Amino acid sequence: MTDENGGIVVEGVARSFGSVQAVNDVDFKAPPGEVTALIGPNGSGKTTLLLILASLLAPDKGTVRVAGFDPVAQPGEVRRRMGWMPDTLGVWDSLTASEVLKTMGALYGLGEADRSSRAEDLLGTVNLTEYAKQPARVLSRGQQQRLSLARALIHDPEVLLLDEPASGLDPGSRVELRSLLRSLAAAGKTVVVSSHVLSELDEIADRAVFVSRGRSVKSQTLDEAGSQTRRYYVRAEPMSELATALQSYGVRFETRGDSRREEFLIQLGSTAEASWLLRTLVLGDVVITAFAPAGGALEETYMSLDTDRR
Ligand SMILES: Nc1ncnc2c1ncn2[C@@H]1O[C@H](COP(=O)(O)OP(=O)(O)OP(=O)(O)O)[C@@H](O)[C@H]1O
Repeated sequence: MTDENGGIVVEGVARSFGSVQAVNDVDFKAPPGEVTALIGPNGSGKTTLLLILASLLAPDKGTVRVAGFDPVAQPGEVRRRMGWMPDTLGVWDSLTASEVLKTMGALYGLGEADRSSRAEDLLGTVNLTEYAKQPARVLSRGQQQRLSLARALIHDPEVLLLDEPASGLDPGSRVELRSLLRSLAAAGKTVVVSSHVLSELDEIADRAVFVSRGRSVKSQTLDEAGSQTRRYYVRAEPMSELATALQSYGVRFETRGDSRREEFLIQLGSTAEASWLLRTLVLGDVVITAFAPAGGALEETYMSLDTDRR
């Protein structure tokens, strides 16, 4: 799926604000046709990096290519091909939701008929048709997030940069966001999503780039994340029988929880190993009441990395 001229390529990028080194040394690739997650704790440099990709901030050093163009030297080429959803929607006070989209369409050079039909379609896509004539400023936080997403899509960009797109969305809207992003990737778009809500990224992303203190510390595909060692929690009735069984199979465990809801945490190398253990326990007459991964695949990687907040 990689395309020499498409997607995003970032090499050795750094940017500081006075004495704060917001982005220190970041390398990553986001190929077309895939959703790439940018993951890191608060203050790790995700927004700064997205602003650089969106041509809104110049890096102090390093090279960046967005859809084959350099955001510093060719910002116009980048902006034509890139849709940007910031972490909060800045709205023009007097415009309705529909006018926000049409105005943005006009700024991107769409003709009047095109921008009206595109605005109407996109309001439908993000379930805001009934709010088309409402001033954008009165929309709820989640509705504004959806309008912001529609605004990023108005010119049918080939690259999408989304900063915390799920923040403020209710569970139903999150599911819809997930399926929209998957369908954009399936249509060949390059999608980059920043977030620290890891559970939803497992379902959205094809690959992840982990950032810590302004550095890209790891990059992995979801397949790689899913096949690594993973923690599972197990509960049984009584727990003492589970303990005896695990000891007899040589499986080490940690006890978690309290006497009301005690569970064992175990580490297994693969889903095949997890299936084997579950089957063996059940066939051995241990009454298993819960057996599940302790966290998502990306969360496992995140927890294993030396990432810290600032
Ligand atoms: N304009 C600025 N002036 C000074 N410092 C800044 C500026 N923008 C960002 N920073 C600092 O750079 C670091 C990275 O910030 P950034 O917003 O990129 O992090 P983030 O990963 O997006 O965080 P979050 O997950 O909390 O949104 C932080 O320490 C922040 O305080």
